[in-house]
Amino acid sequence: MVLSLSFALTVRAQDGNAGVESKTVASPVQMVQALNSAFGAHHARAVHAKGIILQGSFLPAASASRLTRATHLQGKGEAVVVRFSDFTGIPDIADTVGASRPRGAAIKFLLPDNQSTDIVLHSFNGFPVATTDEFRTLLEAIGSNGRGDSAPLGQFLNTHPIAKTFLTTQKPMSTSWATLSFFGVNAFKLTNTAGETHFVRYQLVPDAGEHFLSKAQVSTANPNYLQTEIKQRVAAAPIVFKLYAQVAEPGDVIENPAVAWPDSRKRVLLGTLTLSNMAPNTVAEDKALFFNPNNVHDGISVADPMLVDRARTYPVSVGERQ
Ligand code: HEM
Repeated sequence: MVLSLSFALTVRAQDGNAGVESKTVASPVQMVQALNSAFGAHHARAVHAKGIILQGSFLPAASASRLTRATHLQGKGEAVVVRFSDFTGIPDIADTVGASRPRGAAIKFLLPDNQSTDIVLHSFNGFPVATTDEFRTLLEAIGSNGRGDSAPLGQFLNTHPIAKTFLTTQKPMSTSWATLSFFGVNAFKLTNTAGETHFVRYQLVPDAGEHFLSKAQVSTANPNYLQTEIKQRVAAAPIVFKLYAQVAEPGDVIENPAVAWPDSRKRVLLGTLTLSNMAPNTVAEDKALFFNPNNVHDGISVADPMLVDRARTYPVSVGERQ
């Protein structure tokens, strides 16, 4: 199946906020500058620059309607575009270096009338910091470290143990983007047809299970092994993931992505994602493809203010790579 796609670059930064306000001091431009300070200005995605695009479909599960009336999570399903990525804004980062994790996965559900809705995840269950302003400070400290001044990063990590955990305890290198779980990290509020609401965080779990390379395998792996592997894998058989909503319980922190909710929280199956072929992966396609975690429709709204900041920052990066 080859889809002919035209990606509208419409910025929907205010969609789905439902009264959630951002008190962030840093502007979207300053956030992109901070990312550039950490990873260099490459006029690519300011982060998650190296990636690859696949196409497929999403089949909603009946259980999704218990949580949300969002149309893409009901009925017969939608075509999807998925971009897997490595961390950092370095477009040719080796898949084998530590900084290439967390890996990213971004899903665009293609809806009627040239509409879409997006989910953006990465492979760590949490974020290094609680707020966007703290993220800016961390990125600038990483930038200083790269220029030979390690003091700001040392000071930040000493006072932010969760950031230290994030930077030092990523999972091993997975054998594939298709053998890794991904986490949405920021909370959304879902509303069903009865008007009942739940706070959730998305999780994307591979049917193939999680599998990792040994240290010896990493030492001999090609710097682009993930790209080679995913092309071979999807040519042989569809790649399947399950999309879940992890449901918060009273008292769970909604506005702090640094704090993961316990694994004991209920997970509701939202549906099955099946990737059946590679997208064309032209330079033009990768430039135009724009995921916005705040691009949501009725039945889903933003609960964590970091999402408001993300939605305002991503378009700045999109502009810089055109
Ligand atoms: C304040 C917090 C954050 C900021 C400022 C930020 C910023 C950005 C920017 C500027 C981009 C590039 C967008 C583009 O050019 O298309 C991006 C992409 C991405 N971000 Fe974030 N981000 C934040 C939080 C997160 C979190 C919490 C996650 C994990 C769920 C995440 C996962 C990703 C992924 C996977 C991509 C790549 C999307 C793609 O493939 O196009 N980000 N981020």
